[in-house]
Amino acid sequence: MDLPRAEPYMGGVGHSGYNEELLHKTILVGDSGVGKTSLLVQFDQGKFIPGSFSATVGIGFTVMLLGDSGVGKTCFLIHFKDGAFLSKTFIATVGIDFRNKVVTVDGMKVKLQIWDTAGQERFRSVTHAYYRDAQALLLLYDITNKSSFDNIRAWLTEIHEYAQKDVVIMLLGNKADVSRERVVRSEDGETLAREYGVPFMETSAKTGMNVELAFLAIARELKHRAGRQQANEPSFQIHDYVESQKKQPSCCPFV
Ligand SMILES: Nc1nc2c(ncn2[C@@H]2O[C@H](COP(=O)(O)OP(=O)(O)OP(=O)(O)O)[C@@H](O)[C@H]2O)c(=O)[nH]1
Repeated sequence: MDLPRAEPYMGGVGHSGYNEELLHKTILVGDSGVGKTSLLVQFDQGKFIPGSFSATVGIGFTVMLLGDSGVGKTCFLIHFKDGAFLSKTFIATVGIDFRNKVVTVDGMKVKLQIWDTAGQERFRSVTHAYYRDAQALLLLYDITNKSSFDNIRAWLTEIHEYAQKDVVIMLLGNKADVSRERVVRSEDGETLAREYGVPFMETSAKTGMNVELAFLAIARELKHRAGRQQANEPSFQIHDYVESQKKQPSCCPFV
């Protein structure tokens, strides 16, 4: 059967309205390794990539964005992918969406396949099915929304239950550009991250602050892990890298 090519998917059930006749979603669910990603890539790009999606470039990893609905996961991904910010409307993600971006780490191309998950509770069972496929998780809260921060512990419990044991996790306090509405102190994010032993930084999908750094740090860490068996691979400490590279909100122009 010939299927029409997929249009770029920008979310579904929105606060601005949802037309059942125009928007149809199919969600792929199944165990790790059954071929969910290959099926989606086949539909999206019209080709099968043998081995794994990373076969097209030197090395590839899957990164998943997690956090409450509205914390800015989709905007974070769009800023990284296209350098743009979607400000006007909030269209909540339905199920899961994915985008690819190739970054260069120490002269080597690293392909990141980034899964943008729905933060809404009702999609939780769908997104759980994807946790095991992810090598890294970016866990976002909104510095202007206390409950999104309070829910981080629950997210970490879910991660513990469903994700790979050695998954790379990074905690991100997003919307750092709206400092006037801040209700979560930067120190509180740092303390929580330290408690769980994960790197932390505040970000803004609007100004782009630390967006690229978050993905680059993940790419570096995963590339380092993949090459650990090679004797000449230089050591890499993601915590030190993030601490040395991250920008603080106070030093950044607010728009
Ligand atoms: N000021 C500011 N607004 C942001 C930022 N990131 C996202 N937003 C706004 O926050 C709202 C929600 O953003 P989304 O990216 O759709 O949130 P999400 O986490 O993907 O939500 P779900 O898809 O429901 O899980 C939108 O109105 C965005 O414009 C940011 O860094 N700064």
